[in-house]
Amino acid sequence: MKGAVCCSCGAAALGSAMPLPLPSPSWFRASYSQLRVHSNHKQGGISHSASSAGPLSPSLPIRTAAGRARASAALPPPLAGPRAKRKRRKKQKEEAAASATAEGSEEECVPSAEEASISVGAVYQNGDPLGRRELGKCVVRWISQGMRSMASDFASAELQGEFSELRQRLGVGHGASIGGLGFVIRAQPYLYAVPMPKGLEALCFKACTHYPTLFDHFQRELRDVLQDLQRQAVITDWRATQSWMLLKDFANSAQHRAAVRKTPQSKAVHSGLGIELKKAKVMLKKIEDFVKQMSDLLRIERDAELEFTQEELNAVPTPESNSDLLKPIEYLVSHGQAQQEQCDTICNLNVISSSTGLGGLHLVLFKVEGNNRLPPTTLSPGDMICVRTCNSSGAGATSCMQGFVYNLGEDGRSITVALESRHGDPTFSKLFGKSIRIDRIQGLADSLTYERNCEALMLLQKNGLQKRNPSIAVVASLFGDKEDIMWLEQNHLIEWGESKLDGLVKKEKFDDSQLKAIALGLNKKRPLLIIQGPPGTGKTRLLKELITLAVQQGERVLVTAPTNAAVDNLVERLYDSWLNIVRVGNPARISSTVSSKSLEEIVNNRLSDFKKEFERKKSDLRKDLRLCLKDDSLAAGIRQLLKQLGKTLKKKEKETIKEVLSNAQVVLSTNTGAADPVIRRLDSFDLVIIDEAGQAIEPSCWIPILQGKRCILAGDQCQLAPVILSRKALEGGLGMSLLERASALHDGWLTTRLTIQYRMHDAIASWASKEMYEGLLKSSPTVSSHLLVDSPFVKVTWITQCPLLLLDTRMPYGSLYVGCEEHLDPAGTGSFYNEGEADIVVQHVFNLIYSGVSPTAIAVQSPYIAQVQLLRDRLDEYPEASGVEVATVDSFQGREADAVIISMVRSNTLGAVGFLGDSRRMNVAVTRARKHVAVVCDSSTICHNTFLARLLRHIRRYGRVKHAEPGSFGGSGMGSSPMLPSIS
Ligand SMILES: Nc1ncnc2c1ncn2[C@@H]1O[C@H](COP(=O)(O)OP(=O)(O)OP(=O)(O)O)[C@@H](O)[C@H]1O
Repeated sequence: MKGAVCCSCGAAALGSAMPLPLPSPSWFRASYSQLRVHSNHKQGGISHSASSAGPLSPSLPIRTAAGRARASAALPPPLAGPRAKRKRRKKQKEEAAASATAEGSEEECVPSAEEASISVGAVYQNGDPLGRRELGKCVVRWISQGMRSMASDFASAELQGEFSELRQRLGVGHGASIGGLGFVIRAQPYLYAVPMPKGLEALCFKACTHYPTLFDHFQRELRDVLQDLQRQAVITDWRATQSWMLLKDFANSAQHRAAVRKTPQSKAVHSGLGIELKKAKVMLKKIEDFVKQMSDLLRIERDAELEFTQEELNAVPTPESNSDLLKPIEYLVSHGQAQQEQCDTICNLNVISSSTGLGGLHLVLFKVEGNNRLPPTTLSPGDMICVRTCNSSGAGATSCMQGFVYNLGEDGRSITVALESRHGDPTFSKLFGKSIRIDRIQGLADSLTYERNCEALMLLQKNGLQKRNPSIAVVASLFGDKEDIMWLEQNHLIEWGESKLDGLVKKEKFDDSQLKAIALGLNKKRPLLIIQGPPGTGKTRLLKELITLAVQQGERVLVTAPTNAAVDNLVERLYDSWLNIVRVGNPARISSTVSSKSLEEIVNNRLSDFKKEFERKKSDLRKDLRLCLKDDSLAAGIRQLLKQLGKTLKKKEKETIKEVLSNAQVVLSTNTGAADPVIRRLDSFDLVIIDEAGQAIEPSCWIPILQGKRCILAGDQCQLAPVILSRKALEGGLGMSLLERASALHDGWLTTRLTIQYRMHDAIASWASKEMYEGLLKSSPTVSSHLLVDSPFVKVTWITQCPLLLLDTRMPYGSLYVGCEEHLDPAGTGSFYNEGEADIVVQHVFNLIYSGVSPTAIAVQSPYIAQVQLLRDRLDEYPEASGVEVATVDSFQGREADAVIISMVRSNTLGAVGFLGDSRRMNVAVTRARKHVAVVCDSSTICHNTFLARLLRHIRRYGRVKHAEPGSFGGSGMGSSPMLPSIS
């Protein structure tokens, strides 16, 4: 056993193969409801005398008189006699010292140079608890404190006669079956309540998901807490307490052993499909190998994310400690302190209120101290942020609580944030009465996604070939060989053929390849279909038809995609259909155009009368409460009623959510969103459809797949790939999507291809066809020669007749126009921007608008987020340009526009093009355009990449080239006096 000391039950000596993922907010929710808010937590957060430092004192929070009586009835008489007194005094001294150390340690645990240099990736995790050697003393102390607090709460629950809850607190039941996950989830709020040692946040994040480590600490702390109670004569024999016995039972349970096992154990092979046992064993082995490989890669990727997050947290500047006097609050908040502008940091916030949004989102309203306004900030809804307590100048920040911006108040003084923690949790309670800072962190490691991916893999391994798994045939198709799937067909267990479409589809609306895909997709006995389609070949349009027809044939459909933008795109397409659709997901990340289909809005509308009545009753009761404060028993009764009222609302909300989702014919969410318990709790779906599947890592696809009987994956492996941070994980295969892997299986048996594109002028499509699709992408005659000028109200100019345009920031004789150099984003995001290019883009937008092109038909894209931000700011200055969409290439995948302008940004003497050189990204960027693409770039830099050089050559050959100087078409005055370029 490594590092940590094993306690008497010996359970922690067992090992674990897999670190456990962080908990989801929803699972937190479940655990939070188990947590007890002690009376001393009401303000200013959890008391560390009860939580992190000292043992439970005799004034243990026993809330009810009955509970107190029960507890005292079990108490032995206090220790008597001089020896006993001496012993007690000695113990008290020790406790005081320990308490002081622990309290002081919050601030004082300074990592040694050696500790500070521990790399997250180097921390090897197996079934042994991680100890000082791996984590260093500060992180170990941090875990001990968190587990001490949990153990105290655990023991306290027993004393209060709430033993039935102890089982849940240990994670026995839900979640426990998948490797102690329940326990890890329940431990998180306690851990996060303790400030993480500065500079070691990534290590803390890593350690706090490792079940053997947490369990080991927990049992030692519980033993100490119980022994203290025994010393204080609150209990007679700590070993005989129900808490300790339950812990021992738990440590001996199969689920604990499974969670701390060093290598995955081969399970008994069941062949739910009736396949020969020998064959099923081979399949199971493949699944196990796959799960092992993917889990390792996910862990490597997670480590890379954590290290990146750590770097970002370290990079967020904090004011010098002696600068407090120079920077009073008013200065910090109202004068846009440089670091606030640069780093998207807002300091000096106070918690005003908290509420629970639908689906358990924990919304917290922060307001700037005093009468100040928020500083200028680029924070916007949906941005991931880190919330920390700090002093008035923003220094001394504590451990990071993850969340995202929900909205910015219209008063300019407030910001609402959705946190993974909620009121009543030790973590959350820490925020009250403190000065808070919020930092936007680009690469904040998304624990929820990691956890859900890991969980999906575990479920795949555990249930994949079990009869009760609705998707067993999908699993067999993907892990069996061709012989297996043919055997399944011969035995009429599955069918690979097409369904008859007679009378179902208007055949003139679709081409042959599309009709074939629809016919295959409607075959209820076909477990899996991959629809591969290059840009504009009608995948999304076809999916709309497929979803409608599947519902028509009585199927319930779960539709997912890797990104919120892609899901919303599908919701938009289904918006006007007769289908009963519900979009599940984080409201702050759902586009406002489709929010009326979101679960939150649907449920809120249904409950509006109920909520009005609820508010009325609540305010009446509050009034009554104020009137009878002196009458304790009456006040207690009213409080009880208030509590009951709150419970009724929660229950009603739960019931309504269930009803809405059970009645929905189509449920839509992101891949990871499909792990939300509100979806999980539903009966399995008949069909799962994953759009943009080429952009998703395979583990994330297993989240929805395991919830349906059959599955359709649609996408294009030549468009955007999953984003992977770690080179090692990428090389290991995490970047290969399921779509790509499955397309190559069984000689392409699972796949059907779409071949005709209906979006682009042929000059645009032919580049993509040649570069990406081996010349196989054909253009429909209906679009092959369409131009901007063919649209109503568009004037005849050379631009509106030009499908491809290069706006080059290099002069004809080779030098760069002034102001067209690239710049690194000073906010430390690693992104680039180019002001000269931004000017040229704005000019070109106006050229198009004054040519009669509608702003809503224009999309501006850049691969760089800093440039997108700059372009948005520039275009926001012109009301005429409102409606022009400005987006990163990644977020525009799946969309289209008549005219597309791409700002390439990079301009340097080294010829560095960064991820512009990613052919898949450039394929997406160019193929969003229907009639016109303008590429704004420094040709000299871009041409260093051969792929991009061929793109420029193609434009020169089939389009036009202009040397574009920033401001040459009228600059800021263009709104009033457009200089339309003449036809040349
Ligand atoms: N059979 C068809 N006849 C006419 N228009 C079609 C047909 N199929 C698709 N389209 C049109 O082609 C355009 C592209 O379709 P869609 O967006 O569904 O393609 P996609 O394959 O999803 O593209 P991408 O992969 O680039 O997101 C849409 O405007 C759509 O209406």
